[in-house]
Amino acid sequence: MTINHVMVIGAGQMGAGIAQVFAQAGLNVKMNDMSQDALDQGLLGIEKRLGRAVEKGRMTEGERKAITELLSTTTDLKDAADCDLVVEAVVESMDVKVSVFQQLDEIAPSHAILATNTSSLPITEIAAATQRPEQVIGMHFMNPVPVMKLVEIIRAIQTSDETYQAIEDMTKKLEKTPVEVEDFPGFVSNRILMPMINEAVYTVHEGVASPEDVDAVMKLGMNHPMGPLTLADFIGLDTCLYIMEVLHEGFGDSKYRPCPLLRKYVKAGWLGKKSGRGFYTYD
Ligand SMILES: CC(=O)CC(=O)SCCNC(=O)CCNC(=O)[C@H](O)C(C)(C)COP(=O)(O)OP(=O)(O)OC[C@H]1O[C@@H](n2cnc3c(N)ncnc32)[C@H](O)[C@@H]1OP(=O)(O)O
Ligand SMILES: NC(=O)C1=CN([C@@H]2O[C@H](COP(=O)(O)OP(=O)(O)OC[C@H]3O[C@@H](n4cnc5c(N)ncnc54)[C@H](OP(=O)(O)O)[C@@H]3O)[C@@H](O)[C@H]2O)C=CC1
Repeated sequence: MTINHVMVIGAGQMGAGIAQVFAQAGLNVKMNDMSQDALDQGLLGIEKRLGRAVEKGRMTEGERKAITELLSTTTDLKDAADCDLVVEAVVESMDVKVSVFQQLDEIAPSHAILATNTSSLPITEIAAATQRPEQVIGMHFMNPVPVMKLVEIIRAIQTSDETYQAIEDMTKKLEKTPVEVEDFPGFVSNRILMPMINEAVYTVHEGVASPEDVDAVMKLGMNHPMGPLTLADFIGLDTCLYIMEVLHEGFGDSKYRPCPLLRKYVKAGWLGKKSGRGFYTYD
């Protein structure tokens, strides 16, 4: 199947990065969000990153201009009516995602693939909310999207081979590496990563070490590029908590219980880098 027109829903840190890599691969991309402000911020971030790429000599001014021309923004979901592929990257909530997919199912052309960038929720349940479950799939990008090479591809139990193949081909076109995984809570990436982050929060909660020292141990001792608490702030503490809740509920195993300190920070609105405060403070 030919994919030329793409819509990315949600212009947060993931959505804007996803829109950027599709445009860089030569596709027409509409970025959708309920908030014009989020769209403006998302577009500004893309323009800054492309500008830096030109400064560093990784891209010509002509290429930057061509990429920018492929990108547009809209607050109207009905603009998905001419899209071949929609990638949803809204908040990590089943209710919100199901509502978006049900609307898209009415709007998008019958051949269109509906993909979700969910980091943990069951793709099978999202697919079942539509009349085209065989064309629903998980396309899980990593943060920061323009830099990270992996896309985890998750089939719902209903996903057709044709849909899987189209998304695997598209991932390669984006110059990323696809890895196919089964539809289980947190897939592979967050089933392994998030309990480590949650355990790092417990070590702070129990007074074993400060956030700085926990991060120093994992950076200097294990060669992680970021310590787990810096990474948690980078991902978003709300997203980390949602994922832990999906693991806890999905497996019914107490080893996945979210740390009370993580809950407290999210309740305080300390969501990490995006809100200016998490385990660290940001300008
Ligand atoms: C939660 C989920 O569902 C799944 C997930 O995504 S989990 C999160 C997965 N991601 C990670 O684990 C990231 C871990 N951290 C890293 O790999 C690195 O710290 C990093 C790539 C983010 C930054 O690398 P660094 O070497 O420390 O910093 P820096 O030298 O400033 O950046 C390296 C490159 O990344 C780019 N970069 C850094 N942050 C960026 C961002 N937020 N967006 C886009 N590009 C970014 C920089 O522009 C730079 O590129 P150039 O050299 O080409 O200009
Ligand atoms: N953060 C990460 O590292 C990663 C996150 N993910 C997943 O990507 C998704 C998005 O995460 P992230 O980008 O971090 O989140 P953000 O909070 O940065 O962005 C989410 C965006 O979606 C918007 N939004 C919410 N509901 C709707 C809706 N119904 N229609 C259109 N837009 C909507 C939000 O608007 P508003 O702010 O106005 O509510 C916000 O702009 C989640 O499913 C997350 O699990 C996947 C990989 C990594």
